[in-house]
Amino acid sequence: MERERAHLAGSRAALRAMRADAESLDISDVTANWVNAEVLRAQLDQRIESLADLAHTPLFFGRLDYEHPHTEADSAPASPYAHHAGHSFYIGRRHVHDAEGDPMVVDWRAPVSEPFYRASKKDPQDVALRRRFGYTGGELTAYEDEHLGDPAEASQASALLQREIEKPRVGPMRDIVATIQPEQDAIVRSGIEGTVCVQGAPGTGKTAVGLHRVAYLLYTHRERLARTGTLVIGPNRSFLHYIEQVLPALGELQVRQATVDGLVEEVAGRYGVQVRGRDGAETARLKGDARMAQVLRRAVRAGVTLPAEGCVVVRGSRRWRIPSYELQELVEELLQRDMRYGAAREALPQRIAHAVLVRMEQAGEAPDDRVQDAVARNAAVKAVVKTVWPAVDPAKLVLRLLSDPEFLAEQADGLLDADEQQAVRWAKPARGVKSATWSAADAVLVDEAADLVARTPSLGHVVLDEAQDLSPMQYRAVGRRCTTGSATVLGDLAQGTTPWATASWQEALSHLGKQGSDVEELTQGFRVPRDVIAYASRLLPAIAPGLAEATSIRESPGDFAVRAVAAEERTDAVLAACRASLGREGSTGLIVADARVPALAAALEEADLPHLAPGEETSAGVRLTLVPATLAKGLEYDYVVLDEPAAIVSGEPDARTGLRRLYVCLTRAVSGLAVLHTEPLPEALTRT
Ligand SMILES: Nc1ncnc2c1ncn2[C@@H]1O[C@H](COP(=O)(O)OP(=O)(O)OP(=O)(O)O)[C@@H](O)[C@H]1O
Repeated sequence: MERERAHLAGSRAALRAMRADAESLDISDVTANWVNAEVLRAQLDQRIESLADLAHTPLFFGRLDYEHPHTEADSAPASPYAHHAGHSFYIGRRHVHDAEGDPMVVDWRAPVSEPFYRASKKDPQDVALRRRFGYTGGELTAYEDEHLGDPAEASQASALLQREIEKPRVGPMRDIVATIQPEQDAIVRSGIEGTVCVQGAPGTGKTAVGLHRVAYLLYTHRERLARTGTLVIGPNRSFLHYIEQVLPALGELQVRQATVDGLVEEVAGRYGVQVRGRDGAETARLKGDARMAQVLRRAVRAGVTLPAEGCVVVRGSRRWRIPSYELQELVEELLQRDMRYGAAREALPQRIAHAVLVRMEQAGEAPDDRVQDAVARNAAVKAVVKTVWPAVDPAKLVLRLLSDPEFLAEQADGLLDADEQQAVRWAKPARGVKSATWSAADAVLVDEAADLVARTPSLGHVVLDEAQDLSPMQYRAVGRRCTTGSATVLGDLAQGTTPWATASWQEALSHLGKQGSDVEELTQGFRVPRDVIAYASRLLPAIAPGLAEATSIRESPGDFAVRAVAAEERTDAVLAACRASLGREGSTGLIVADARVPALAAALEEADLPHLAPGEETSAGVRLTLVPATLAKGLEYDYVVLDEPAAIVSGEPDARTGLRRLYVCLTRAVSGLAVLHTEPLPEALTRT
């Protein structure tokens, strides 16, 4: 222990020296101008920030002793003469080296760290000793050894791991670098080229795995991703708030986080669209149907006409005439090519100019590229393009589609029947983009139309969390943001709470444009106590037949109670249950049907129980959060008080969605769950 503490002290000193080095760098000599200087300064500041020694995050959490010498960048044994090769490595959140450049701590993402997560007695991967460290308030207080090369040593579950998993939860989500499990690590470290889809029951670590995968990819492909960018997509703002500190804690400050709605509204907003309206469930489902992509594809091209007349270009004393049939051929050829509408519109004048140039050459002239450009900009050519291939504004196009029955009927012919067309159309036709009542699903249509006109830039990697809830059109919107990159798709079919939630991952992947990607399954649950997950799983046959029940690797069975209370006592019973939970360590979430939020917020206030909204940070003073059922997804609390399951179910447009919402709410608890009800419980829950 003395030696390990000395190594910790030494590593801290080395980190301080690295920071001091970075701070003292004088960049005035190497930067030619102030723009370069600013860029370099910002990078340096970021490096200095990333080198901070945070007292409460241990610098290393594990150690590997190899049988043979290794280097940091390689998991295979190195030649004994390799520079910086060693037998023993400390694994931590970031790399730290001493004055000679020898590693004091290696990054958990380095190849040499991998066996810390993966090696086993069966497959020791050249590891003789794996040591896990335990900390209490920043102090190194314990360690645990496994001698992987010693077949006589009995395998036993790690007490430190168990302690980490059962630790009370306060505040936002934490990283899990010290305790990533082998099946999780396999996903975290899978290659950047491929898209991975993960189906996992509640609490199996999908979100955690997705975030650690981003950190891993950034480490392994830093330059490429710095150019192309990475993005994490979550279901709503409170969820993003809840996870926003995980990546910075892992040293990654540059990852963008957004919701699908946020992404498409940003694009639609450029065309003047502001989302203010809401669609009914059936309308939203139809607008999210993949057939809408075909309708839009037709609609974008609907304005293209075949020229009836030829085009005459006058240059100097000469006139060049391209006959209408030749123009028609050019237009038809462009229509057949798989080109963006806008790109084709830019290509058309060049094609016409080319036809003119051919004629000039035939007449003995020797025109060059500049002449072609000039002809392409000629007023006669521009006039042809304007009429045969008119500019398309995505928002105006969607507006017309949703307002003009005849236009919609033409574009949707054979795709949507008359009833469907009527459901899709706005009840009141809109006059203009600014005054129209756009819904979130409409904004997705505008995003699709915008992409048909001009290609959406693609990122290097996109993590899509709670992916089961997206409509086919939303999958397409995400897919076009990673056409040249890859994706990590995370979700649980049983937690799909939109009327259009996906029924199969293969289908979702095909809408994303990533068909045939691997689908992995995580079944080991880290959050929900055994009794609670067993209770919630009673709903599975009704909400997702065929999905396996999650296990729970928590040893404590958890506090679990279901109590019927009389109507007049219900609010008091809820308040009492909250007080009881607040008497314990950690956070409490009071989850209620959305419609019950105002009443309970008032009751909490009257009872002097201060509370937060979901995603807001708990503090020592306020550990109670009032959670509307529709925002519970992805979040967790030590203790959950669940008010009136029947109201949560009936708050949704259909029974299956209601039961799925309930399943989400029942699986938020880490240490205890109290269910209080006045109305009868949904039948699916009372079946044993
Ligand atoms: N290997 C691990 N070690 C310690 N804690 C873990 C591990 N994996 C997951 N956890 C913890 O378990 C909890 C649930 O993880 P997470 O939220 O990622 O699950 P999820 O599968 O996304 O759940 P949901 O489906 O409910 O959204 C989190 O507190 C997470 O930190």
